[in-house]
Amino acid sequence: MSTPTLLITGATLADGTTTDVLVTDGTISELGTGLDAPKDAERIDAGGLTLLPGLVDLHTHLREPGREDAETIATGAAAAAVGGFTAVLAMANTNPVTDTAEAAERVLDLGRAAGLVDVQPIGAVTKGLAGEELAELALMHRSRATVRVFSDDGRCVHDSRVMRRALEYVRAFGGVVSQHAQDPALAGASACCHEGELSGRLGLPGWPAVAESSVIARDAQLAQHTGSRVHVAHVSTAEGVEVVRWAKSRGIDLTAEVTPHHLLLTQDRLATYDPTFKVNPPLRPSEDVEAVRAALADGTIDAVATDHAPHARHDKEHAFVDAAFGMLGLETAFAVVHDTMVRSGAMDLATLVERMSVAPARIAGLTDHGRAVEAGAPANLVLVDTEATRTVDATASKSLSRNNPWDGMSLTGAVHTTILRGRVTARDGETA
Ligand SMILES: NC(=O)N[C@@H](CC(=O)O)C(=O)O
Ligand SMILES: [Zn+2]
Ligand SMILES: [Zn+2]
Repeated sequence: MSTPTLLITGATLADGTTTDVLVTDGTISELGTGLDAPKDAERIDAGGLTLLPGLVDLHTHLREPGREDAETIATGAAAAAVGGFTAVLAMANTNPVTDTAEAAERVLDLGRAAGLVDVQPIGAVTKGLAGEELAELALMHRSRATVRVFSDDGRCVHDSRVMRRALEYVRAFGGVVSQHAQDPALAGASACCHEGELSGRLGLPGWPAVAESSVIARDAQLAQHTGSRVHVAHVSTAEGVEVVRWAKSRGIDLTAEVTPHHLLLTQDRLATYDPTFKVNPPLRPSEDVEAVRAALADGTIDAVATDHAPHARHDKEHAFVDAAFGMLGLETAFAVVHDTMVRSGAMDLATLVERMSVAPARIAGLTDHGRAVEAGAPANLVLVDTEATRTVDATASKSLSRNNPWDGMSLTGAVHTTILRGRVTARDGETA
């Protein structure tokens, strides 16, 4: 598909400077003021808008194959484009699981067919996510999908021997294991919230913070022992942050992500037993929210990842203990992080770019994304309006699911236009 020349005029960059940007054949060809473009070029007046590298999500559940009633790759890609993303990593816990080269290539191809965002498959660590036998890690890497990130997300790789072998395997080709850090023995079968004073009051079975931090500690030591690389998915506790900080201080090759919901929502939302707020790891007390915010600001946590987890109504609309875990996140991530972290003064916009684009692209090895806005870089970009305040309307979502914890919330910072290799993929909440 040939892409027309695109001229973006009067855009402000994250550092506050203003420039025009000319995009030719999907690549940024020139920056400067008063740039010219051919008559038939597409033009975007970016006055008052900020131009950033497109967002990259390390952790998205797209549900295809297997649960196309909750999300398809096409609908999830649309939600991603509307949310300002140019690349998403699709989790492996589909049905069938992405545990072979063929399955990974299928996800890649469905993403290309949708054409709204680069969909990069994550491979399972173990066959069928069963936690026992390693999946075809090297074959998935050598496939057309070039899988570099492996995860049994939804489940913890709890067997230390399996985790050790996985780390040894992926080291050979510069891969990384993304761990859903949660000791299943401490997170009982019916546990559904944070264990503490509130879970007692609500009469809900919970699991403790140490179920997270103890696995992070073990994996940090296994990463050190194997000389390999581990990534911690959805860090949610102060204890978890403490272990990540310790591991980094020792020079261990460990990275970590936090979700928008763990940055903004607390366990107090559970007071009404609304299953929209049931998520794994669970919403935590405000002390934990403070800890993950501080860790994201100071770089202890490297990245924001949505853990966008769509669920069909018939899986979510149950008594709290029986409902599925997970909440939507792609379309609201930028606004939530901008509002919570940048508007509050905890970090600047350039740091947001680092956490939502540069670091996730680096962790996943996506060299076409997370690049500085400069000549020669692929034109994977997003224009945002940092002043716009919008009220989230769950019914307007591109996702097939409606488990949206942000519905009705007013947030400042809006995605205006998303651009994938020079082509506009979304504009003002609609795909283009
Ligand atoms: N986050 C969730 O609550 N649920 C995820 C699995 C996961 O990320 O652990 C899902 O697949 O629904
Ligand atoms: Zn998980
Ligand atoms: Zn997940």
